[in-house]
Amino acid sequence: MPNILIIEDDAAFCQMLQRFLTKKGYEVQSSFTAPDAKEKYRTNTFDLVLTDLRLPDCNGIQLLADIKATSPQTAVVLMTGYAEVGSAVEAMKQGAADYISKPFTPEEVVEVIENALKPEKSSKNSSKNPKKQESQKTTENFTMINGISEASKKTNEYIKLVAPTDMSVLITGESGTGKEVSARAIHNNSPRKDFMFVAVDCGAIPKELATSEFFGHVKGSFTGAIEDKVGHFEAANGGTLFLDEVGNLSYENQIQLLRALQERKIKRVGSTREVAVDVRIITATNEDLQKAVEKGVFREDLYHRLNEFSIAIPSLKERKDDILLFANLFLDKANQTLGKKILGFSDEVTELFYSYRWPGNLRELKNVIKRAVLLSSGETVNTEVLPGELLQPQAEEAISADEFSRADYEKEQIIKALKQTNFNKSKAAKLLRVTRKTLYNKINYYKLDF
Ligand SMILES: Nc1ncnc2c1ncn2[C@@H]1O[C@H](COP(=O)(O)OP(=O)(O)OP(=O)(O)O)[C@@H](O)[C@H]1O
Repeated sequence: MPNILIIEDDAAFCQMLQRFLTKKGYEVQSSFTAPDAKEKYRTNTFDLVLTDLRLPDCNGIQLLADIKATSPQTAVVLMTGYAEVGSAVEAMKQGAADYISKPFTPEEVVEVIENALKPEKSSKNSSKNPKKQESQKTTENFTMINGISEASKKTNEYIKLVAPTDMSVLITGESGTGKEVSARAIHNNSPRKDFMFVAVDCGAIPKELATSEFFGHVKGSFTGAIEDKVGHFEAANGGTLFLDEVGNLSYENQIQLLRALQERKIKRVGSTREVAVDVRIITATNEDLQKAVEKGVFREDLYHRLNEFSIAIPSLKERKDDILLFANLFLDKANQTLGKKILGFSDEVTELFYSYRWPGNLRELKNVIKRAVLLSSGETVNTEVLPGELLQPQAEEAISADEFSRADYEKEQIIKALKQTNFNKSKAAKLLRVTRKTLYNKINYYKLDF
């Protein structure tokens, strides 16, 4: 599990946070002073440092610079008071992964930590230090919403259909489309929901450690096995094992995985005792596994074993009707996490959201909105706080018919919401998850005569 250093001079709060994060499975150390913290991060490598911005003996920004100079791969998250947003923005420019405003809920801090630990946020998963790579993903507290586009409706239908069965599911889709979220939805809607959902990033498992990661080991079975370890299969017993980036498993690991799935039994490394495991497997990939099978790098028998049912998650540009719905969800979340009260998006921003290609899909949308909320000082998100790539002219979309159907759909939804709320525009705006101002603008734009 990732290891975290908390630097916080409020000892009681620090200990509470340490206890909570330890319970969540992180390895946590804490320091109440900057000198003690420096000693710790100079002698240990931390995946993440969660530090108070205002420490009595040191300024958080200076500390951030020192941590980054000592260990550039460590993600730094700052805890701030409401009045310190300016410094937090400065800190993010200086390389902080994120910041969180106090007071915050346990779920919020876990979400910020998980986001900061994602590989694209930090370079900790670089091949320079494979031993430090972590394969087990932590449980994200997520609010899943169902998209309203036709493509999302179809996906949700598949999720609902397959969830109660015990079928292995292969989820495909571009990075950031919501494959893991969908896997969790399948688990949460299955009879296994009261057991564990264990998410494993197969891309992060060093080949030589994979057997022990999947099946566990007994103390002393190899150098470094200093205590007994429960593997992912045993941890997920009764529940669901989610294997992300399954195409990255070595051929040898594929054989071991197939055997475990066929025999429904595993042995810990160094043990002769067989343990029966009852695990449902959900896998995800953003590469073409069938091609990998054709090339001979992915076993065909395993592929069929994992692909009893497949679900293709559409990219965000294939479900433009969902953009505003998700944008508003992420806006609410960012407001909560950052202690802000941004009401919505300017019309120009909304237009850019529709025209942009979103190569990073929902994850990119979420990050763009969080950053925009952090940088916004007014009531709405304006174009100035959007990253440059959104402001670049986009290549013409091949199918402009899509735009027409979106406009038609949006108009229809507005009329429906207004009728449903007896033409009360505030209520209708709420129902549509847009601000009143946006609703008025849309009514004018579509020349709706209400
Ligand atoms: N239906 C949804 N409701 C709410 N949030 C969502 C939904 N789908 C995806 N997200 C959010 O989008 C982000 C990306 O989702 P997720 O990690 O599931 O994508 P992924 O396809 O597994 O990505 P990768 O291929 O990079 O592992 C997450 O922050 C997640 O919370």
